Amino acid sequence: MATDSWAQAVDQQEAAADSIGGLTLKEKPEANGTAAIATDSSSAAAKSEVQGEKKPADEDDKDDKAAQSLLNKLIRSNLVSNTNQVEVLQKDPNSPLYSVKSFEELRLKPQLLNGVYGMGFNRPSKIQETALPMMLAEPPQNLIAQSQSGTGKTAAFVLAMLSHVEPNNKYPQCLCVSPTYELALQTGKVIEQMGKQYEEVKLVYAIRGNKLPRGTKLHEQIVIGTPGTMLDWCSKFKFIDPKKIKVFVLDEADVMIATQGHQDQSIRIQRMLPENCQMLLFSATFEETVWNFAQRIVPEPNIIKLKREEETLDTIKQYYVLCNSREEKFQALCNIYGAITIAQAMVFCHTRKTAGWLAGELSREGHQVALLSGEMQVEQRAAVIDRFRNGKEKVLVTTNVCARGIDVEQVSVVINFDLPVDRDGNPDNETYLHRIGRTGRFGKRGLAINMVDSKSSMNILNRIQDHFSKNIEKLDTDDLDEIEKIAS
Ligand SMILES: Nc1ncnc2c1ncn2[C@@H]1O[C@H](COP(=O)(O)OP(=O)(O)OP(=O)(O)O)[C@@H](O)[C@H]1O
Repeated sequence: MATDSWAQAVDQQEAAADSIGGLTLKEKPEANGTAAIATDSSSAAAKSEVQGEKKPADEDDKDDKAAQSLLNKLIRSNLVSNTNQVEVLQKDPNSPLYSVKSFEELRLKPQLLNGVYGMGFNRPSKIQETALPMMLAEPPQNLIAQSQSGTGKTAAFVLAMLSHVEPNNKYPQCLCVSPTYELALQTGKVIEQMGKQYEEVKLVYAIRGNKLPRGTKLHEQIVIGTPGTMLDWCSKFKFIDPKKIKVFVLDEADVMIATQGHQDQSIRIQRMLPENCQMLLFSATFEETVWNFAQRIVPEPNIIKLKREEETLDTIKQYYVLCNSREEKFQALCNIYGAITIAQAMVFCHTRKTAGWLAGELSREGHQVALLSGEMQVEQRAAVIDRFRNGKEKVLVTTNVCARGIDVEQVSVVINFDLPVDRDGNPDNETYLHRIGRTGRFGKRGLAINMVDSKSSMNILNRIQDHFSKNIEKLDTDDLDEIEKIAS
């Protein structure tokens, strides 16, 4: 089973939260604390290396300004004003946003129909139109569903949970498990927004740091959380009676059953649930062995699966920048910083150490950046992701802990400062797809820029390109005519 360094980072982050003092939350944690930027002396050494690589200032200025202005055009042309584009895509039968039905035809409860319209949704996306009838059928049916990143999977399973809850029963009836703390918070927010008109239905967060007194009996009907805490609430603390659970959702299901830690916890939760509990597994990617495993653990599932060539979104243009070292990658990132902050950007590093170094170097160059990685305390992480979501920070330097699910509408550029590889150094195609899927959300145009700094990373990129049969063009920030061509 594929387990990657991202998964280890997530498992460690699950463990890291024990150090959280007194975070007693019943509702969504409020954002507090400040964004952490690595300013330790160790990166001073890195700085001297960077200076050694620098070109003469006047040459830099010329390239920087020209590169930035052309890249500005490239990104602006990608930031098409979105409403009409979504409408166009929702009428295109080949688009993952296309649907023949309206929300009215999906037989949602009036409170939920109002919730959906309250969120500004006009029509269901393809995954919503296809999955909801299966999930709302009587008797409820199990589902393993794949749909491209940003196509509305979260809304699909949230509507299923809200539809199956019996509001008069004041105890947990739906469990939704997410692989990371940030994603659990984000999905909880979608449940709160979509269920706003459904006041009698309440939500509670089973996340590290939300320490409830022993003997607590939960009255909330929906529990959203991470697998370790959710398992504790079902078994060790018995805050939840698993026998009363009607719906069990695994979001980012492939990583939930492919990552040793998460797999053990998810399966142990599943084994405590009643036979007739509805199981819903969602992800943008399902590596073959994981797909087969999922079909073994979910009784008689309905299946919604993409062909390999459908997995990548045409709305996300993918490029690579050829560098010779980490310092040159840093310099290239500085050169295009102005352009990528027209909206917002996420920069992915392979390790927390590189992320800390890069965030420190960028901030030392006077660039405003936020840093989020697994070893930070959950309060800081909640504050960083909130500030980024509210546009207070334009660039988020992070690791794979933010590779999946994070939904920030204004992210127009994803930069792979390091390409995603598994622990054997092979391309991590699933993480690549999730990372670039942080842009191009629900029909928006997105830009993915991969930084290559050696023959081996060029080889990794070529294998990723071959895997998805999707061309990744060279973006030469020195060849201004070339950027002009892309921008036109
Ligand atoms: N029917 C709809 N109409 C308009 N916007 C929608 C609709 N459904 C979802 N969205 C919006 O699209 C964005 C992406 O949705 P969501 O996060 O559910 O996608 P996803 O498939 O879960 O993505 P990922 O694979 O990255 O987790 C969100 O901002 C959501 O509010």
